[in-house]
Amino acid sequence: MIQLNDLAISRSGRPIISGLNTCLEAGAIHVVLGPNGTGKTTLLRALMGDLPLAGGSITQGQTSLAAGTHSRRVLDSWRKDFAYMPQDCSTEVSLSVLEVVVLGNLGQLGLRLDDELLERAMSKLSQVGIGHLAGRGIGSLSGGQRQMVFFAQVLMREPKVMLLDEPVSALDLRHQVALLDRVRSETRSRNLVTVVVLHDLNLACQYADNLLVLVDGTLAASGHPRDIVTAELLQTTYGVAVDILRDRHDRPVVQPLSGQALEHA
Ligand SMILES: Nc1ncnc2c1ncn2[C@@H]1O[C@H](COP(=O)(O)OP(=O)(O)OP(=O)(O)O)[C@@H](O)[C@H]1O
Repeated sequence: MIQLNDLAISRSGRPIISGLNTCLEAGAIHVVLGPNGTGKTTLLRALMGDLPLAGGSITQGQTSLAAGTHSRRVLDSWRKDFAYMPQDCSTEVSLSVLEVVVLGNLGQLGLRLDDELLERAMSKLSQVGIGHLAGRGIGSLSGGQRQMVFFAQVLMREPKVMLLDEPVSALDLRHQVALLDRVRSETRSRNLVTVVVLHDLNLACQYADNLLVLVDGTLAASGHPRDIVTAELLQTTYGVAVDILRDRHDRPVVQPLSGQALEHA
């Protein structure tokens, strides 16, 4: 479990996130939703210990991050448990796909690579359905293929906390479902704290155990999609009129009403 207490984060002296209080339970998928520029990536990077806190704290087990406490030793130990998949998976490095996945094990890599490590990396690629790409240069792949490679790298870390920033933005429907199904099974079977940023409201409603709706760096709503997703919430959040239907599990299905995007303030 990760506890956020009155979390505040600033960038270049400007407050981006403020007064954020929530609890991220293990074994559950927490989906962060919200308009562009509202602080979703900032939140993930702060969870990772990658940005200094302006106020409040983040607590995991016996360890807390707070403003001014980012010593190298605390951060190194904090990050051991985390795997982070960035929003932008573009890369210029001249590495093969297999090498990129092996790097997920960075921190435990010795001077020599052994067969067990390479087999594990191959198996992660196969689990994501891209074993056939292992020998290709990462730079030669399509955007969607690269996204799957970086997801395999996350699996390779075998983290306790999985942070995924728009992990399906470049994927077709089959691969979106396959990746998010895998996120769900890993989260359940390994009791991970999983935080996923998504823009697709229907995937968010389908996969979230807990939705965090972030607007201007504050929590506008949180809870199970079934309980919190209303036409009013989405209209206030996005300035778009929507209809809400229900799927067979009573989860919300969001239908935007075209021609009804409202002027943003
Ligand atoms: N290095 C930086 N310096 C100053 N401001 C920054 C910096 N990085 C991000 N910001 C600002 O912080 C705010 C939040 O950015 P963030 O990337 O967290 O948004 P987001 O919700 O992930 O957006 P998107 O949905 O577009 O990816 C934005 O207004 C952005 O311009």
